[in-house]
Amino acid sequence: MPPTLRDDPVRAAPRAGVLRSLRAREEWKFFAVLPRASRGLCATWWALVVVRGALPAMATVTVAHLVGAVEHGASLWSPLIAVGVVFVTLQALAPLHTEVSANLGDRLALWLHDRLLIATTGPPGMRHLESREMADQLTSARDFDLGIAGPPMNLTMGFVAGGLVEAVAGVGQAALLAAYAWWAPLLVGGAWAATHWLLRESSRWDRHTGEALDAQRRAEYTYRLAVDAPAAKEIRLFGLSEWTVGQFSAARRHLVDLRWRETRLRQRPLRWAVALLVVANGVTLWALARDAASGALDLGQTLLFAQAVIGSSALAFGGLNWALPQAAHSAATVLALGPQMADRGRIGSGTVPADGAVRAAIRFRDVGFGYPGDGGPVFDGLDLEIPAGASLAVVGLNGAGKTTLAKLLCGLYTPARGAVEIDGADLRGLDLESWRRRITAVFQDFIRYELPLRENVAPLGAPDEVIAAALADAGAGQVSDLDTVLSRGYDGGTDLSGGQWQRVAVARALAAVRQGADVVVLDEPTAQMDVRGEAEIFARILRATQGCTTVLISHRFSTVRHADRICVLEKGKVIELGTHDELMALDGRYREMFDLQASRFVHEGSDAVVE
Ligand SMILES: Nc1ncnc2c1ncn2[C@@H]1O[C@H](COP(=O)(O)OP(=O)(O)OP(=O)(O)O)[C@@H](O)[C@H]1O
Repeated sequence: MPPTLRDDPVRAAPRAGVLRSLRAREEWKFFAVLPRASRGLCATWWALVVVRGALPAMATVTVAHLVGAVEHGASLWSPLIAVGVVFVTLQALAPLHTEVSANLGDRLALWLHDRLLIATTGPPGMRHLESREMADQLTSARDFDLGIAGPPMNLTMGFVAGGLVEAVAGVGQAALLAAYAWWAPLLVGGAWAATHWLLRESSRWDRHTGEALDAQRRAEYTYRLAVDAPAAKEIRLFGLSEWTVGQFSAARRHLVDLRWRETRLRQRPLRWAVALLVVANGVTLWALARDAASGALDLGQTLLFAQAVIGSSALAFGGLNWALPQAAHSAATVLALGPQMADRGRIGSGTVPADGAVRAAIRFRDVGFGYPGDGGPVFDGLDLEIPAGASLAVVGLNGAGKTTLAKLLCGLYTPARGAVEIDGADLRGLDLESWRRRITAVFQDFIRYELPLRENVAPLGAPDEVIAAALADAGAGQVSDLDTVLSRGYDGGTDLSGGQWQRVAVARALAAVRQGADVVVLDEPTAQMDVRGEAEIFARILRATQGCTTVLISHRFSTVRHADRICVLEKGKVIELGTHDELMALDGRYREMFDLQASRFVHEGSDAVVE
């Protein structure tokens, strides 16, 4: 068998390199994902690109035939029918292509949204959502959706389609010129194609610089402040309406300015482009005129080639230069985000099932941990044991690391040093999913799901008896019926007070307990409740979580004192640990904080609260 190019490493290498760099291009990736959005629509879209691109050249040929038939006195029937068919098809396919493009753009946006949400919610950890770099990537990836820095995907697809049709049409028309002279398509087509390169700066706006992304995020943020109900109170109370509008306008204007500065046509390349086009078209049209005058070309041929010269202008610099890179960049960023976020949000997880835990104790053993950035360590050698089935209250000043401790226990971060151990086994070795079925929490910043009460209590579903019992345990049996959506934005929806919402969040944790969770983390579970409500709900929580290993984080010492043990966190370490009575007897930091709060309540006449 004779050797092929593939066998020749010297000649094959550059080709492989070209292919690799072609594949690395965002445009390539964009076209590669289109069929995944919709195979049928994608095939139709490409077919229309080719057919619509070929039609202008066919129109040129059919018109020239018609003129030739008139000139030579031949029958006009078939040339006329051909002209009619081509022109009608040309007109009819344009709106069809627009529809297909919009539809395909919508499907692609849906597909990209799915990938985006999988990328953000998929990783078991949460570091990927907290880093500045990832926030930039996310803003960049959401470009196709926001319409802040460019049109949405369903419009962009139309521009891309139009640009490709023009490119194919331009090539088709230039190709016709080959029948006149070999150099003509190269000269005319080349001159028009060169405008893409000469004027390339005008189409390139790197919208993904820190400056543009900041402006984009600020615009989106202030927009949300203006339109979302939760911010409405403060916006009005603090007289921030004008500030909000001003911030939004300034960010949008900044984006427009950035784009204008980057993409305005620059004089020198424009002059070069015009000069090149004048020379190329002038030379070709002059040659055509000369040959027509000498009789070397008849009228039909002259018309054919003159039209082809004009039609080649479809190759000119236009929408494709900005629309395709824009769409391609968004798609490529979304595609890249999956692995990047998976990497950042990775949590060391093993395969040992956590079923049956916790039997002996949870232990933080010499734990060192700090958040990304230059904030320094939150824990530096934290040692703490929580016996199974007991309750531990964690107290400390703001920023002492109480919530961080809860997050480590939930497996949302892994310690940089030491380990969180469950019955002596490193949490990293346990199967995280099964561990998270055993643990439940009420976070300080719990989520108010815009869902019916039923799903607010059991987002993944539970029998109604379980939900009703959990609501009753949390003292939230009366807040609304299970089918009512907890948002006024929906038909028949309602909203709850802060305290009622907190009871619903507690009910969510208690429903999980009823379904098998036996480690309960309560981070300020009563912060939004009145004093009476707090005492009452805490008694209920204790009852409902009997036998569970409970970590209670609270600044309210009236609540804290009922825990089996209390630990005081300071500067990332446990400085005191014991029962309420032991810590009071110790006369240390706990007693100081307790007395301070008690004196405040006594002073305010609410001494019953701290008994
Ligand atoms: N996501 C984060 N990224 C960076 N730093 C963080 C993050 N969350 C908390 N920190 C920092 O870690 C430290 C401990 O915070 P943590 O929320 O655990 O404190 P806390 O004791 O729960 O405070 P509070 O009583 O105010 O709720 C603080 O210095 C805080 O600024």
